[in-house]
Amino acid sequence: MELIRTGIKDKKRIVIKVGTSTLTHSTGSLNLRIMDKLAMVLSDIKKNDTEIILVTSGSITAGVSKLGLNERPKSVKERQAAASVGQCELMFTYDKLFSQYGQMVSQILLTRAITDNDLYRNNIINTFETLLTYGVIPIVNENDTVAVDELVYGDNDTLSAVTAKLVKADMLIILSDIDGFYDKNPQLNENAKLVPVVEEITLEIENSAGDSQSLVGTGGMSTKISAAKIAVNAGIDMVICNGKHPESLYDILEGKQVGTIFRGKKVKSI
Ligand SMILES: Nc1ncnc2c1ncn2[C@@H]1O[C@H](COP(=O)(O)OP(=O)(O)O)[C@@H](O)[C@H]1O
Ligand SMILES: N[C@@H](CCC(=O)OP(=O)(O)O)C(=O)O
Repeated sequence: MELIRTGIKDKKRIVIKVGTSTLTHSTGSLNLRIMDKLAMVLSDIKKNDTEIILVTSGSITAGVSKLGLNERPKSVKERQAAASVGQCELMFTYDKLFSQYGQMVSQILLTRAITDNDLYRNNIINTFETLLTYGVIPIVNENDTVAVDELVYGDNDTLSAVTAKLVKADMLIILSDIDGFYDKNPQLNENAKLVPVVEEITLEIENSAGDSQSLVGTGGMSTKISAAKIAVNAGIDMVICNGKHPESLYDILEGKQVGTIFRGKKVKSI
């Protein structure tokens, strides 16, 4: 993989985003089998001289399940309360699973207010760099408990692209409940075809990206295309693939065709 960060040749740096529909059963409980496999694969890739940052969704759904609520909260305060409980459950589970593979993790909760502010943004970048130097896998989510209105990203696809840009990642990989981007929503159109490579994000592509069909997904494909625009404009390749098979991350890093790749624009190094 060609490093695009300026300066001396560093390790490869990958941001991986995993959505709620991948991390949870239809019951809302965390899918421990997938999380364990993800922890193993990411820990193993990390040991092969690659820096990893994980952006995770799932806190709201995990909180709803743990609180025994019978539906996703409608009010902001109830959603924030569920996120607060669920984030704790999510990080406890990640910490336990990654520890099995000798991998330390940390938590970084972001809001748009933080990443839009120069001072806070630089502070966050320094924290990421320090954690990566320590050999930690930072685990990022939106700070749903406090992020409201204009402070909120609202979807982790966008947050993961902003994170990849902040840390000058070489690649952003989005793990979802679908094999990639299709020319139309495959869950609504049986003749939809997977698009393996996107060299340019056209209006036609944006119009083909529809909403989520799952009860827990937030952004659908439209937020993934928005994320792809942020990533490719920063010179970062972005891949969308199915999170059911975390081991496909090995194939992606070996340059094999998996899911859909959105090619990063060549960014002139300064
Ligand atoms: N053109 C498209 N190609 C693939 N999936 C699409 C498309 N348009 C809409 N979708 C929907 O987007 C969903 C993935 O987004 P989402 O449900 O938010 O998952 P996640 O929780 O991983 O973010 C797919 O399951 C599919 O139903
Ligand atoms: N911050 C929210 C994630 C919102 C979100 O983007 O979810 P998803 O569409 O499943 O990636 C949570 O942890 O539930």
